[in-house]
Amino acid sequence: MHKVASALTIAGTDPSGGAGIQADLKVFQEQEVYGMSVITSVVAQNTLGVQDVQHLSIDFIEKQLDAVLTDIPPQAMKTGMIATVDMMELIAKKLANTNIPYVIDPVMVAKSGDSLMDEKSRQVIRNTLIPHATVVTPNVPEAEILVGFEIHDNQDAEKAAKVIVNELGAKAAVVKGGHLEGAAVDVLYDGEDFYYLKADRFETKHTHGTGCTFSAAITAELAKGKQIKDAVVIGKDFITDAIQYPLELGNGHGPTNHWGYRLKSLPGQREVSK
Ligand SMILES: Nc1ncnc2c1ncn2[C@@H]1O[C@H](COP(=O)(O)OP(=O)(O)O)[C@@H](O)[C@H]1O
Ligand SMILES: Cc1ncc(COP(=O)(O)O)c(N)n1
Repeated sequence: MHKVASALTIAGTDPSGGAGIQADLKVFQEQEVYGMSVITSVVAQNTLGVQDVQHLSIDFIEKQLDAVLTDIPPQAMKTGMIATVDMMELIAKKLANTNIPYVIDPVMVAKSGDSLMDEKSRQVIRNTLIPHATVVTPNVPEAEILVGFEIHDNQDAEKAAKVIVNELGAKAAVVKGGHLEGAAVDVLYDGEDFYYLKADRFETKHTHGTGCTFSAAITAELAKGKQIKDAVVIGKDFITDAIQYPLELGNGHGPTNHWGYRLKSLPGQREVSK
């Protein structure tokens, strides 16, 4: 018998395959975790932008959640695009009955600038979902909305990660530096220590789905039983390789390369410092 850990993603779709549910499932597969998915919103989008969105009903999302949770309980889960307050409340209710690592990628806006979460939900996510999180992985604009102050450098990112943990109640937070200048530095705070995860910044327009890919890789590692810091370090390696070796697909911001991690040279190649 071949035993594998399983992971669940709850998110919106990307028919062009670079972000959302599709990206998450590819990453789970790459990281040798059995992937499952609950769809919250069906999104007509591609590398150029979002053309339209249809939200599924709360009742139907709940049926999907129950179908998975009562049959194949995952060892870890993540949420991505959760567009409305009702969806958040439903997921929070289900989470009250589970005790598995939970990664939140608080997706608010697509790379194209299109909104993926309504205004009210941007505030409500703080006290519905974040208190349940094992790791929250906001980019700079998302972290600014969560904490209510501007982030210009790594010191600000440290402050924001600390607020997300100490005040909003997550176990750990990684404030991603993709939107800042210079090297691609992400700041992890696990309630005790800060870690700087540093990678070269690559000149590329192929960054569609970077946040989804990073958080899915972290989720996969947590499902396999890794500690938070180790899971985030592997996630950073995974996303860095996925950005470094682009696939050159699409006419806009192309997808990252989910096989990139196979092309990497050595594990732990990226700089991690306290
Ligand atoms: N050009 C780049 N080169 C290398 N790493 C990058 C680049 N852009 C983003 N990253 C990394 O990709 C991950 C996702 O980052 P970010 O772009 O901040 O998030 P999001 O996709 O949610 O907007 C982070 O680990 C970040 O440091
Ligand atoms: C369904 C869905 N979820 C998330 C994103 C964000 O993608 P990115 O990681 O590029 O910010 C997206 N474009 N679509």
